[in-house]
Amino acid sequence: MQHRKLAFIGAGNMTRSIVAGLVSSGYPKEAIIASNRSRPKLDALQEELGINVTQSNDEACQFADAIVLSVKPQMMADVCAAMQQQTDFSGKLFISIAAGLPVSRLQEMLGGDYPVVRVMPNTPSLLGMGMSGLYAQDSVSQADRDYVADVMAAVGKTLWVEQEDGINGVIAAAGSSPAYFFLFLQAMQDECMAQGFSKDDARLLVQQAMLGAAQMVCENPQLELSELRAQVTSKGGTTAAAVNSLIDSDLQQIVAKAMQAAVARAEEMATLF
Ligand SMILES: NC(=O)C1=CN([C@@H]2O[C@H](COP(=O)(O)OP(=O)(O)OC[C@H]3O[C@@H](n4cnc5c(N)ncnc54)[C@H](O)[C@@H]3O)[C@@H](O)[C@H]2O)C=CC1
Ligand SMILES: O=C(O)[C@@H]1CCC=N1
Repeated sequence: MQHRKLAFIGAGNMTRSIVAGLVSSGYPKEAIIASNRSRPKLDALQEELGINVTQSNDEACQFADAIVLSVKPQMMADVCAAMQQQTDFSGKLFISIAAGLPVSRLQEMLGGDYPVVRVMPNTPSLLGMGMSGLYAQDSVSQADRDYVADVMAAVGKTLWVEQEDGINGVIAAAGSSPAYFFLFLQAMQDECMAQGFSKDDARLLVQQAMLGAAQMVCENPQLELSELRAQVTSKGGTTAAAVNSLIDSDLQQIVAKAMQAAVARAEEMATLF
C-alpha cells in the first residue's frame, strides 16, 4: 500500500474513526495530518494517535497529496472555497466522505475537475471493522482508485459501486446503520431493565448475544439469514412468540421505511448544499 501524505479536513467522529484504524494498521502517523476549526479534538488526536494536527485547513491541504473532505455537508462549500484561495490543488487527489454531495457538486466547490473519490464509511472503522462504499468517475486513475481502496481496506471492508447513486444505498445499509443497531440494542437493554436486570447486566446480555449472532452470520456465508433464524426458533417456543410479535408489528416495513428515509435525505442534501 502506498503511504501518500494524507490530510483530513475536519477532525470529528468519522475522521477519528478512520485515523485510529489507519494508525493501528501501520499507516505512518507522520504521513497523516488533521485540521479542525477548534483545538480540543486535535489535541486528543495528537496525544492518542501521534498524527500531525493544525487549525489551518490550508496547512493541512498544502502538506498532503490526498485530501479527505470530512466536514459536514453544509460546511463543505465554505471550506473548499476558502482552501482554493490559498492552495494550488493541481496533482492532489480528493476523497469526500460527505453524505449527499455528488462529485459534480464537489468539483464545483473545489473550483475545478480535480480527481474525487467518494467514500461512504462508517464509525466501526475505528476498530478495523468498517464497511465503506466507494465511487469514482471513469476519469479517476487506477492508481488513485487503488490508493483509496487500500486506505479504506486498512480499516474494514470495501465495496465499489458502479453508479454514483449507489453511494446513497451504501449510506442506508452501512453508513447510517450502526445507529439503527444501537437503537435496537438500547430498546432491548431498556426492556431487560424493566424485567429486573441491572443496567450493566442488561447491556452484557444484549451485547454478547448480538456479537455472537453477528459472528455467526459472518462465519456461515452459505446459510441464508432466514435459516440462521430458523435454527433458533423452536416450533411453538419462545423465539417464535417473539419473532411473530416483530413480524405482526411489521418490522420489515419499519426497516424498509427507515432505509428509504436515509436515501431520501441524502438526495435532498444534494439539492440543499
Ligand atoms: N459520523 C458518521 O458515522 C459518518 C459521517 N460521514 C460524513 O463524515 C463527515 C463528517 O461527519 P462527522 O465526523 O460525523 O461530523 P463531526 O461534526 O463529528 O465532525 C466534523 C468536524 O469538522 C469540524 N469543522 C467544522 N467546520 C470546520 C472548518 N471550517 N474547518 C475545519 N474543520 C471544521 C468540526 O469542528 C468537527 O470537528 C460528514 O460529511 C458526514 O456526512 C460519513 C459516514 C459516516
Ligand atoms: O448521518 C449522517 O448524515 C452521516 C452519514 C452516514 C452516517 N452519518
